[in-house]
Amino acid sequence: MSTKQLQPVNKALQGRLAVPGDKSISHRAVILGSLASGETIISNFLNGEDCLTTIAAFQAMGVQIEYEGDHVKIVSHGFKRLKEPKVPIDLGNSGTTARLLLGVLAALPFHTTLFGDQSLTKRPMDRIRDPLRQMGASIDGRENGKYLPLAVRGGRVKGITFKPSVKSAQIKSGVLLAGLFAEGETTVVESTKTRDHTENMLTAFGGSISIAGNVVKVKGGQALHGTSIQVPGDISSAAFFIVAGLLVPGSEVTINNVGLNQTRTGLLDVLELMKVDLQVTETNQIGGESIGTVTVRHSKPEAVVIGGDVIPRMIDEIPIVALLASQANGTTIIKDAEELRYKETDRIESVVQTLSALGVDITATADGMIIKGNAKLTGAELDSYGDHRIGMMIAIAALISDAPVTLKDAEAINISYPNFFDDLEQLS
Ligand SMILES: O=C(O)C1=C[C@@H](OP(=O)(O)O)[C@@H](O)[C@H](O)C1
Ligand SMILES: C=C(OP(=O)(O)O)C(=O)O
Repeated sequence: MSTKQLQPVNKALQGRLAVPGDKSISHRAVILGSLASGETIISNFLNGEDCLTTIAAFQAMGVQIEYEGDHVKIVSHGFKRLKEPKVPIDLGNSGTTARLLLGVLAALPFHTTLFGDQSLTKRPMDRIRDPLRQMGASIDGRENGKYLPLAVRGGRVKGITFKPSVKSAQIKSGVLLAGLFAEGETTVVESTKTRDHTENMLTAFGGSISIAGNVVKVKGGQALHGTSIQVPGDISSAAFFIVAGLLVPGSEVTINNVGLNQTRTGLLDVLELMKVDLQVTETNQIGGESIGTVTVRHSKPEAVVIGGDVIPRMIDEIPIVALLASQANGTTIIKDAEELRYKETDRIESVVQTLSALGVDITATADGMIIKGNAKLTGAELDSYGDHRIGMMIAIAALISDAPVTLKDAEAINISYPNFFDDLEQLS
């Protein structure tokens, strides 16, 4: 495990940066490209560990996938020609791979065993197990298939109408993927709209989907065709440099080519409420995804209450927003975010422990946290706990702390942002 010594910065962050491709969109491009017949080319693919896990899963089912840097070429004979994997599939640390792949496997007439790392093995799979069982798939494992490792035998599935009790794009997407190959129609009715990348991308592959507000329907028996997908920059990765630019005195940071899909931009809405110096420009649309530029200048945030429907639109950004809140005027409350407890770590506990160790007055609640602003950050010896977003939050906190910070298990950051420290260096 690698340990990094992080020094406070003594000058402003300046410059423009294009962050790597969006993780959610990269996963979906590999999945749909593998289910489609013909050739799919993905550019600006995120070659972080989670997305490589998705590639390996489909290679294990006989799909030809080659990648170099951020360029991926998939040649597939389509869904019907996927083969039973000869060995168990390792899902590593990736919740998205687990839930979406389970949807695909539900409709495939063979047996698969799935397992993951220590963190993924603790994350709940019953949320996807239940609708897929209702569609007709056989899923079993520890605690009646609530946790990995899981054994799946898919095959003839039929369409259902499903109203998820958790606000999760992974569950919506898993059910829709099974629905594409089911008998009849599958409908997902969400209480709050979650990220809609699966829906947006499906049409590019020649699939058909109907979307009316929070109700999404797909017909079964669809045939998809290979295409080209250009992945926008990941706003969840950009979030770390956006906050860094706001926190380090004198800074001005611009992120180019970043995805601005409205189901993902809760962070930008919250930053406006915090009254920081932020400029967002939408430049174009590719494959139903809007793309643009975000510029921030160092400025003092105002404390806010963050909760309700904005939470799913910024769920992965909450750790870095908590750090920003520690420097705000006043006390910030984050609520309605119990889902944080089911991520790579319990992100309510890991954020609270980490920021407390740095000197922040922060308290965990059942569904969020209460963060006192104007904190003076001290040096500390900290651990990412194997959670990439906690690792990156620590690296940004170190920029403004009084003394050096030691980060243990820094390589966890490779899950979603292998070049994170190079990009940080470029700005500083
Ligand atoms: O669908 C996706 O790509 C994702 C959905 C979110 O998870 P949930 O669906 O569990 O909320 C998010 O936290 C994860 O990083 C990626
Ligand atoms: C929660 C995350 O990912 P996943 O659920 O795919 O592991 C994340 O990237 O913050």
